[in-house]
Amino acid sequence: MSETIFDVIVIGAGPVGENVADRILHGGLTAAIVERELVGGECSYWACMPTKALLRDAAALRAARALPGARQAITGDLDATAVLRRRDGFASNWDDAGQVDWLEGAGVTLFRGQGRIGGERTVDVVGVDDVDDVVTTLQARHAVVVATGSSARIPAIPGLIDARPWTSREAASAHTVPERLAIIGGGVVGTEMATAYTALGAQVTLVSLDGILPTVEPYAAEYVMDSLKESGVALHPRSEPAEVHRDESGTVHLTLVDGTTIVSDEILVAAGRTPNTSQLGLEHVGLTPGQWLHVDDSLRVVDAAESTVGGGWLYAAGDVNRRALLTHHGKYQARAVGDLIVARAQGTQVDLSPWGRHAVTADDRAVTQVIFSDPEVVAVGLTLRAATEAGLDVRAVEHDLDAVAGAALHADGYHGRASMVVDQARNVIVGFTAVGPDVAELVQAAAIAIAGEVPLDRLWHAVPAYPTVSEIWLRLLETYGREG
Ligand SMILES: Cc1cc2nc3c(=O)[nH]c(=O)nc-3n(C[C@H](O)[C@H](O)[C@H](O)COP(=O)(O)OP(=O)(O)OC[C@H]3O[C@@H](n4cnc5c(N)ncnc54)[C@H](O)[C@@H]3O)c2cc1C
Ligand SMILES: NC(=O)c1ccc[n+]([C@@H]2O[C@H](COP(=O)([O-])OP(=O)(O)OC[C@H]3O[C@@H](n4cnc5c(N)ncnc54)[C@H](O)[C@@H]3O)[C@@H](O)[C@H]2O)c1
Repeated sequence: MSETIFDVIVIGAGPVGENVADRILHGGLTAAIVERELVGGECSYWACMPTKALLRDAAALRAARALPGARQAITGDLDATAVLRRRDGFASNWDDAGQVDWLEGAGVTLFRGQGRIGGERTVDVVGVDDVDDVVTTLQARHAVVVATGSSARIPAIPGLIDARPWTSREAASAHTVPERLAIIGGGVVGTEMATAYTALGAQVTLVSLDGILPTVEPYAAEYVMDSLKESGVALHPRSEPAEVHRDESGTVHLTLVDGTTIVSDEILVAAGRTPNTSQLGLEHVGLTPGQWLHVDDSLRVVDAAESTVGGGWLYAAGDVNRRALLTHHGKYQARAVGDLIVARAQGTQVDLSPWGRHAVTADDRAVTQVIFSDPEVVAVGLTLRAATEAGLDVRAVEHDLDAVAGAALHADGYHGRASMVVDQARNVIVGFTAVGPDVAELVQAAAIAIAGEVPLDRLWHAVPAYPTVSEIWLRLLETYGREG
């Protein structure tokens, strides 16, 4: 009979669960992981990787078109079939054998099935289709970590479910490009998929309650909105869907509250996420199934009264705790919580001080995100609005990227902008945003400046190389001004 008692049991083998288990093994403990679908999770097969693969060819083509010599060499249109085929490779053809090899090579024991908390330190592995079929019962000596991620939220719009909408999963894995695609939601998924499918040849209409990319600096969202319009996307940025209907011929009719009707071949719902907690046995630890898991600063699950659930053996990391729905932040949490569980098990020192080894301070102060729209958006830390709402005494400066030598060299007609938000009391940057072609790689300099809390006086000594787009850092410092 196979082993059923482990130091740590992880539920969910997405990027976060895999990394938790890896850290546990590194610390000399044993770990089992329970996965109900594919090892690698949403990110590998239906989110980050395949969607970025859908966007990459069009970005390369745009870059070539922005240079007269390279433009001459372009002899045809984007080959959508080739893009989809390359995407298939980045989704490993929806086969997780490679990731299973990695997991087993690392020494983690994999259980296939749905993980359900059965009681204290207990996880039942149940059938995916038949939750009453308990295949195995596992016991954890030290901790159970929930890393079950999230799924697309389907808003309660009359007729929507019956219209068989696409979620991000179908958009990421489609094998044909619909002629007409309607999108509900102007967040990151809606915006990236509008960019991708327009480039792949679809006529895209996007409907959003609160504009495009509502969480980034408003000027950056405007650049993206203008570009979407220019590339032919029909935008309804402050509109509410009233009802949806798919007729007998398969055509979808989306009616807005203002009476407008949008006709399409597919409809993509990109209206946020819902936690994968409805089948998790949360009722056995006094929590309500279907809810996001609240955690304390060591990622232990807490109830509404902020009391530790079950005495402290239950942790949650990644999307499911809603701290930052991004793979790299989930993996950051995984490293912290994996090492913390090892430290607690071995009685060594736990460091939860800000920026300490086991803390997840960057989730609060230095979230890094790249949005692969056209143009790209980099957002690190706080926007001006968020910093002000947090009570900080801040001043923000903005500067065009167009006139930066490296940007002008990069592409003819380069059009972009960047900004930084400075905490005046501490003289450090708390937020950085950039929008423009190929700005993605600016993200890490901003992450280092913000997480490192580098004083502005010292940032003047981080000399950007000429002629690169990074010279925007110098322009922003000059715009802010130098005291003394
Ligand atoms: C379209 C799209 C594009 C994205 N692009 C990016 C990007 O470019 N960069 C980025 O950083 N982030 C991106 N994200 C976000 C990213 O996908 C998530 O933040 C990340 O996948 C979260 O990882 P996770 O391990 O917490 O959850 P998931 O990746 O969702 O993995 C959770 C795993 O748990 C399993 N599971 C769930 N319940 C159970 C159960 N009861 N028992 C057993 N197994 C269970 C699931 O099957 C899944 O394999 C994107 C998201 C979407 C939707
Ligand atoms: N490049 C990346 O880093 C990347 C890419 C894709 C997704 N993600 C992550 O995935 C998460 C989910 O993305 P998302 O875009 O689904 O969610 P989101 O929360 O970012 O945006 C959802 C949008 O849909 C709108 N909306 C909600 N209900 C609506 C309705 N009934 N009608 C019209 N509009 C409606 C909301 O107002 C919001 O603007 C994000 O938190 C993001 O961090 C990251």
